[in-house]
Amino acid sequence: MRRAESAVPRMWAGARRFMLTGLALNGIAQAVAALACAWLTHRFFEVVIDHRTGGSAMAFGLIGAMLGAGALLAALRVVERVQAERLGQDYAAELRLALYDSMAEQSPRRMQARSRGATILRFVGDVKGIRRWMSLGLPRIAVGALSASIALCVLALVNGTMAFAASWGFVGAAVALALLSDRVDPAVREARRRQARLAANVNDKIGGIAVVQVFDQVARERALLERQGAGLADAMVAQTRGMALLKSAAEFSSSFATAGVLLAGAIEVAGGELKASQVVGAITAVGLIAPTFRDFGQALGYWRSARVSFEKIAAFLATPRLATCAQDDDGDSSAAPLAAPCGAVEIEFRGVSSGTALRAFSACAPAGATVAIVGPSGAGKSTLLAMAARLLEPDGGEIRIAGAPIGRYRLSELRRALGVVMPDLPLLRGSLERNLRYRWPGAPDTEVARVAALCGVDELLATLPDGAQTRVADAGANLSYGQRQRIAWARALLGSPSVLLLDEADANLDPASAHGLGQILDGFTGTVLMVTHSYARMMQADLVWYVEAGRLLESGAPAELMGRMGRTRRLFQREANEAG
Ligand SMILES: Nc1ncnc2c1ncn2[C@@H]1O[C@H](COP(=O)(O)OP(=O)(O)OP(=O)(O)O)[C@@H](O)[C@H]1O
Repeated sequence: MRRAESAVPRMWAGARRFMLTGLALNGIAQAVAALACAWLTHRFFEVVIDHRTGGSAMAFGLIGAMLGAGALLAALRVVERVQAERLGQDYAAELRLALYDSMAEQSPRRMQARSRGATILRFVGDVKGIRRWMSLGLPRIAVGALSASIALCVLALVNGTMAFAASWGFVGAAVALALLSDRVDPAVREARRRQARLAANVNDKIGGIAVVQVFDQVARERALLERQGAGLADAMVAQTRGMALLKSAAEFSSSFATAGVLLAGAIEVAGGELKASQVVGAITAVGLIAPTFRDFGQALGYWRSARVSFEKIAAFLATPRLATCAQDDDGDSSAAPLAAPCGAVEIEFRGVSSGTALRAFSACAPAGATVAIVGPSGAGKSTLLAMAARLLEPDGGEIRIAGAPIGRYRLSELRRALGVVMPDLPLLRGSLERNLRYRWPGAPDTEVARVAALCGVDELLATLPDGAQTRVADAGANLSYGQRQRIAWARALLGSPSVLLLDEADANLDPASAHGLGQILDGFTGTVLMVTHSYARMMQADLVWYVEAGRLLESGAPAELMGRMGRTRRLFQREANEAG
């Protein structure tokens, strides 16, 4: 049961509609200010040319008014920039949340299959590309088109020939941009592809620099980075060339608008149709509008880049997600609430399949039982646990908890009932206390102290100068493996979950800690599914499932399975002999 993927958030929704209206009003105001400038220039020339009495006072007044209109235009452009940035940032924030929501609902295995560098690129590079289009590209086009249209309309009222000449310049620019813009696409895509490769490589090396060092591959990896860097540089230059071409085409074509107005104006003045002052006014208006139009080229470049980002983000959001809320085919929306803390529930797998990792796996863990899942590497043991934790959806079959299909529980309710320790669940950055309380931030101090004492974390805290406030690095890298494991245990046990899912949970523990873990399991009243390679841990269980090639091949009490010459006994023969 998978939740339908969600689409890219709508651009013009909620507050952004008002922001765009604000920008449109700004565009109108800019056109009015530009026209005011033009009219004042025209009047100034009239006054100066006519040498009227009192003309100099009026000329100074007009100059003051021109400066005022110019300042207003400049102020409107500042406001436009701020409005536009707000618009872009608002959408970028929504995009990031949509990406996060999608990631949080995807199966971790699907996420692991992706390059982490490419995922970071979605969050950073693609969101930035779209924000740039929203805040620098689109508003420029909207405001520019609006103010240019209004200015041209007014110009047409003054003189049709000049307006016609100016329009040709702008139309020419639009046609040139439309013809050129398709040529930019391949360059943008290539640059993006190379960026993703480089990001994936760098991310891989950040996590695995020790591997590079240990196996003495520093020079080889450096050469690879150099090759990727050179490829990216070529691709970025090609992309910039395309963008610059768009910008120059817009500049070149729009300068024709000014030239056209000048030419048409000169003809009209010569024919006695217009005064020179009117032509000067028209030139001023076109001169004030032309820069906006010149920006169209750059804006179009932003759009081409954003379009690729939209495609990448849409593909990410289209990844199938795990269901987050309960629903089934009958429309029944929920099973009975899961057992209260410390309660025990039955967990049953009915013919569960997952690719080749699990094949029609059926077994039942009775409420309160501790089940040891054993078998050779790659048998499907971890896959089984991942399914019980709903980190993976089965391809077929059904998992039932407390008698109800797992899908009928709300995911949050199910996760509250589960305590999970798996190698894939590292500690997170932040304080040690944050990690301890991660599953229940508001847990009472007594509960935190209980699990800390139970898992030996209190001894660890006593040795750290900053105690619970000690900073934990990415994945707990500044702590020993055993220390991390103990904190992971305490994190899982906080709030006494009904079910414990443990994947090699005693890996990296010293003998004393491993013994402590045995005591924790003995005192735990809920149901436990634990993947283990430890003979002692297996012998502590109530029930053993022997899994091989995705199938349950043996099941029974540990003593019973070790008492006959089956697969479980063969797997643990040596340890059993050593244990006597
Ligand atoms: N993250 C993953 N993405 C895709 N396939 C995976 C992933 N993890 C495991 N598999 C595949 O699933 C199959 C079962 O792996 P699983 O991890 O469940 O085995 P396991 O019994 O837990 O092995 P081990 O004891 O070595 O941990 C393997 O063939 C493996 O290739």
